[in-house]
Amino acid sequence: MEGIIFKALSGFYYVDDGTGTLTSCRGRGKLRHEKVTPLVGDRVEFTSLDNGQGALDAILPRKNQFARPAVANIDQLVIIASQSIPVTDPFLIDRVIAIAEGNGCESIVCVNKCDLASGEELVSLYRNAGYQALAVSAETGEGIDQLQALIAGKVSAFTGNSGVGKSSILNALEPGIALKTGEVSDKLGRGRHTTRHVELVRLSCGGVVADTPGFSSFDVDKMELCRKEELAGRFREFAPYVDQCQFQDCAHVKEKGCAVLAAVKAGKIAKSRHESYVRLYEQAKQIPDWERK
Ligand SMILES: Nc1nc2c(ncn2[C@@H]2O[C@H](COP(=O)(O)OP(=O)(O)OP(=O)(O)O)[C@@H](O)[C@H]2O)c(=O)[nH]1
Ligand SMILES: [Zn+2]
Repeated sequence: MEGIIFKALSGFYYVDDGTGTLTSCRGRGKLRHEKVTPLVGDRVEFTSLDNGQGALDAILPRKNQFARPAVANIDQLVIIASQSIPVTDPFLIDRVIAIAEGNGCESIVCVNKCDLASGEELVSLYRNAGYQALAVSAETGEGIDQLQALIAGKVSAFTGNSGVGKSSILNALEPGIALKTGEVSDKLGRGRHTTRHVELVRLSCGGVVADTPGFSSFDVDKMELCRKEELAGRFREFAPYVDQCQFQDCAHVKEKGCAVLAAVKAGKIAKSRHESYVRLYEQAKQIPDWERK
């Protein structure tokens, strides 16, 4: 049978076969031999045993893999932002998007607190850049059904700067969910596992979210980006222009004859997106190639 590992605890892997039933499985010796560590999110082949438990036979190829938290096969990052207490720096959004692009992950920009400040400007900025974006309010419930539709049938991880309302949104999506994870983290002992432990939670709207105890955000802060030459490829809306620059090795920062800069000037690429690109480019320049994996 095929399924997805929803959680891992003390050597047991809890596999969901798509019906919501979890089978607790042990990895077969073969897996240990091959030195593959099953991850939460892994698509696996398993066999049901007579005792109601199961055995993990194989791990299917991963589409992506993250280190903190250790999780595989995330379909999309839901980036929560806010235009009021706090106002999210667009650079933070753009950095997460660039990380997602490098990991075969979609990005959804979700501007919360639209009851306090309109999210429409950010929403259209990111839609124009080629991403799904929406404005919601965890407080009034506005837009929450739209968000539900976007996460249905997918495995999502939520991220966003502190105070934007990640827990509030998850609670609006699934009332009582914070309680559930609270129980789990209590059992594990708070503190000890808080950064490590991750599990998938199936929501009644049909979506699955990667959850860490207490809803700490999906931690992308320390994630590495890429070589500076690869960065432009992680800005989707740059694609029509990057090959049109006067010089083949154009960095698209301030070069003469740069088609990306021309597109920024013409209003085809948002100024803030290009500014983020330049900031990330400067950071990428600092890291020598031999330091990368
Ligand atoms: N007016 C308004 N307030 C909101 C909304 N969503 C969340 N808040 C408030 O914003 C504050 C922060 O919300 P949280 O859900 O704790 O934010 P978080 O992103 O999980 O915060 P961290 O745990 O620090 O990462 C709380 O006081 C919420 O009540 C909203 O849509 N509108
Ligand atoms: Zn250029």
